[in-house]
Amino acid sequence: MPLAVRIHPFAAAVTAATVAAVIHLRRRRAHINAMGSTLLVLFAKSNEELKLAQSLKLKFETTTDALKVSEEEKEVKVLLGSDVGSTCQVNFGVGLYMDSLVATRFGRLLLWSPRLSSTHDLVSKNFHELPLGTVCITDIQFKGRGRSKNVWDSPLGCLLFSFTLQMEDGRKLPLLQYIVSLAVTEAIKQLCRDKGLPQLDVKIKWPNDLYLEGLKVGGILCTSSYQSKFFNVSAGVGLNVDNEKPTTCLNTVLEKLRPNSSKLTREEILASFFNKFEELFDIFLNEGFNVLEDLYCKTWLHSGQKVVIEEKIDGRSIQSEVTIKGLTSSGYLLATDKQKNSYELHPDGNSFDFFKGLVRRKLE
Ligand SMILES: O=C(O)CCCC[C@@H]1SC[C@@H]2NC(=O)N[C@@H]21
Repeated sequence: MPLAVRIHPFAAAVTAATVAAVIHLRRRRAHINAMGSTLLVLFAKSNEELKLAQSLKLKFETTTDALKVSEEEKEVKVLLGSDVGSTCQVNFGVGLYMDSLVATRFGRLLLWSPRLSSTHDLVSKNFHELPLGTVCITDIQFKGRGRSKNVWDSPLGCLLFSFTLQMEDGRKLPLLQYIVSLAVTEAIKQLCRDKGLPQLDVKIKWPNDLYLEGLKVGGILCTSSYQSKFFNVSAGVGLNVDNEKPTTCLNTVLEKLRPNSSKLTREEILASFFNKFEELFDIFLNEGFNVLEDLYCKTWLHSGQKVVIEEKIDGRSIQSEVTIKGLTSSGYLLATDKQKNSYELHPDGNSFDFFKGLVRRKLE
């Protein structure tokens, strides 16, 4: 039976105006997309950082090629958050994000775009232009990058961001991805506590995947280049917050644990991430990974996991079983066999699944 709905005349007027505005916006956005234009909006936490944002905008506007973008992003429009008018809608609650951010070095200058090829490409190509700790976030990526040149599916509802940092000690660099992973899992836990929500037990699958209830919900990508005694690092995170496809997402699991509870937002997770990351990164730099290893091993999926290693000895294939115990100082898997010999396990690079085709090196 059809439902009769009575609309208040004022509501009807508002609805008509809203519909017209939405149609106008959609047409305009469709026009922008058809022309291949890209919009980048700069936001800052403090007045000091706002000045940096203003000078960045000026530089990008006045110097040819100051902003390096992918081929697909030929026409780039850079705006300050305060310049955004009614023709463009920022689909990210910058106010909520900035209010929740207490980190003093990371995430305070934010570049938002409705659609980018890859936030990772944007920050790594412009590493030297962007103040350290700048974050780039987008709603959708059309050329998202995963590790080993994989494509990273980046639909709406995912938290997709990359940020910059510098490191001096090359021995610590391979371990940085673990700090980023841990900052994501700890940030989600903290947020669930703060909001009185059930705990989401997001786990780390070594080396850089995030799993929830046995399904992949995210991944970490860290790339670096070396210049003048520093490693310039671009760190990227993809996390499925709100889109049930292709696996599951944080909010679907929350809904299952407690129906009708409030949800996690990208804004809160991003701020909580930087708050945690700054804390963990400082511990990592000042005291080393050892101090965090316990927490890392409690958060990953592998303690006590048995792995079969296949080796060719004299042309014959020999299988042996080892047990994962933790990480070695260089960030690879530490394992022991039944005779209590210790090994470092390395991926052989041929398989998408890191746990297939592991190669072992005996440790003294
Ligand atoms: O392969 C992996 O598991 C890592 C995936 C990392 C994806 C994120 S999404 C935001 C940032 N931009 C990219 O293009 N990649 C990273």
